[in-house]
Amino acid sequence: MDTAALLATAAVFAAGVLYWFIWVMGSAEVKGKRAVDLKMGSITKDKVQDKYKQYWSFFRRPKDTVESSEKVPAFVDTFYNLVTDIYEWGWGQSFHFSPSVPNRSHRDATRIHEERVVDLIKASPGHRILDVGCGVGGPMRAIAARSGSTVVGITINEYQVSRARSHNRKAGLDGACEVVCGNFLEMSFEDCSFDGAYSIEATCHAPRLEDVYAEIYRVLKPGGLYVSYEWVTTGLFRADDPKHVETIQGIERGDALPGLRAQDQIAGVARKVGFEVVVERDLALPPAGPWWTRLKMGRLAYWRNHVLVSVMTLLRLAPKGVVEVHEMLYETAKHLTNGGETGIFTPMHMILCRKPIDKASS
Ligand SMILES: C=C(CC[C@@H](C)[C@H]1CC[C@H]2C3=CC[C@H]4[C@H](C)[C@@H](O)CC[C@]4(C)[C@H]3CC[C@]12C)C(C)C
Ligand SMILES: C[S@@+](CC[C@H](N)C(=O)[O-])C[C@H]1O[C@@H](n2cnc3c(N)ncnc32)[C@H](O)[C@@H]1O
Repeated sequence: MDTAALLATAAVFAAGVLYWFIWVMGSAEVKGKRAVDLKMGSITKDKVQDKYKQYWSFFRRPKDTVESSEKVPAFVDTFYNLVTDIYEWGWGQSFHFSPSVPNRSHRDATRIHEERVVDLIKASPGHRILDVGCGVGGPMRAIAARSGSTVVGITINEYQVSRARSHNRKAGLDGACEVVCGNFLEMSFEDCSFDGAYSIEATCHAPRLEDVYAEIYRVLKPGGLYVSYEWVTTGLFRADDPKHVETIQGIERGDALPGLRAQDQIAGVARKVGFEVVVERDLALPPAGPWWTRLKMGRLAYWRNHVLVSVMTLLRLAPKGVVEVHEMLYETAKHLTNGGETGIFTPMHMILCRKPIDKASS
C-alpha cells in the first residue's frame, strides 16, 4: 500500500473512531441526549464562560447575608442553564439520587424511589398533584403514569420547562403532566388547589426552608399530604472537623446550595408553617443500598466525558465554558461520594407531612 492509501485509510479510521466516540459513546446510560446536543440552556453560546464565572464567584463561599439570599433563585436558574444538558446526557431525566437495588439497573432504582412518592402521598386518579422543583420531569412522568393523577410541575428554569414539555409529549403524557416556570418561594397557584405535593431534592435550593414549606402548605387542600426528599447533613457531621466542612462546602458550591440544613431541623420547620409531621426517615440508611455507588463507579466514564466535552469545545460544537462546568461537576461528585461514604450527608431525608383539616379553615 502506498503512502497516500495508508494516509487515507488512517483518516477514515480516525473519523470512524471520532464518530463512535461522540455519537455512540457520547450518550451515557440513558439514551436520548448526546454530547453533540450540549447547549447550556438558554444562555447564548458566547456568554457561557462568563455566566459560569459569575455562578462560581457567587456560590464559592457560604451564603450568610439576607442580600445574597435574595439573589439565590437567579443564580440557581443560571446553574440549571449550565448543567441541565450535562445532567441529562450523563445521568438521565431524573435529577436525583436513589438507593441502589441489588440486581436492578439504575433506571429501575430511580423509578422505585419516585414511585414511593405515590404510596406516601396516596396519589390517585383524579388528584391534582404539585411537583415542587420538577427539573425536566423524570419523576413527574413516573408519578403521573403510576398513579393516574395529574401532575403540575414548577421549575425556575425556562430551559427545563421546554425540555420537560418536550419529554412529556414524547412520552404521551402531556395530558397528565403540566409544567410552569416560576419561583417556588412565591407560587402563582390558588390557595388549597392541590390534593397532594412532593419535592425531590429541590427545596435544598431555598435559602429559608420555611418560605417554600409555607407556600406548599398554602396551596395544599386541607388533609392533603406532602412528601419531601431533603438534602441534609446527618448527626455524624462535625462542624469542627475541617474534612467534614470541606466536603459539605464542596457539595454546596457545586450544587448551587445556599447552605445545607441539619437533619434534625427539618421537622421543626414543617411544624412551624402548620404541617403535622406524619413520619420522617433517612431513606439512605440500611437496608437501603448505597446511593453514591452510581457516582463512584463512573470514574472511567467521567474521563471519557471530559475528553468528549474537550473535543466538542475544540471543534466548536459545544460552547466555551462547558469544560469548566464539567470539571466542577466532577469535583462535586467526589464531595458527594465522600459525604455518602462518611455518612455525614444524605440526599434523601424523607419527611411526610399533612395539612391539618381543622387549621386550614381558620
Ligand atoms: C439534586 C441535585 C442534583 C443531583 C444529581 C442529579 C447531580 C449531582 C452531581 C451531578 C453529576 C456529577 C458528575 C457528572 C459527570 C462529571 C459528567 O461526566 C456526567 C454527569 C455527572 C455524573 C452529573 C450528573 C448529575 C449529578 C449526579 C442538586 C443540584 C441539588
Ligand atoms: C436537582 S433538581 C431536581 C429536579 C426533580 N425534582 C428531579 O428529581 O428530577 C432541582 C430543581 O429545583 C428547581 N428549583 C430550584 N430553586 C427553585 C425555585 N426557587 N423555584 C422553582 N424551582 C426551583 C430547579 O429549577 C430544578 O428543577
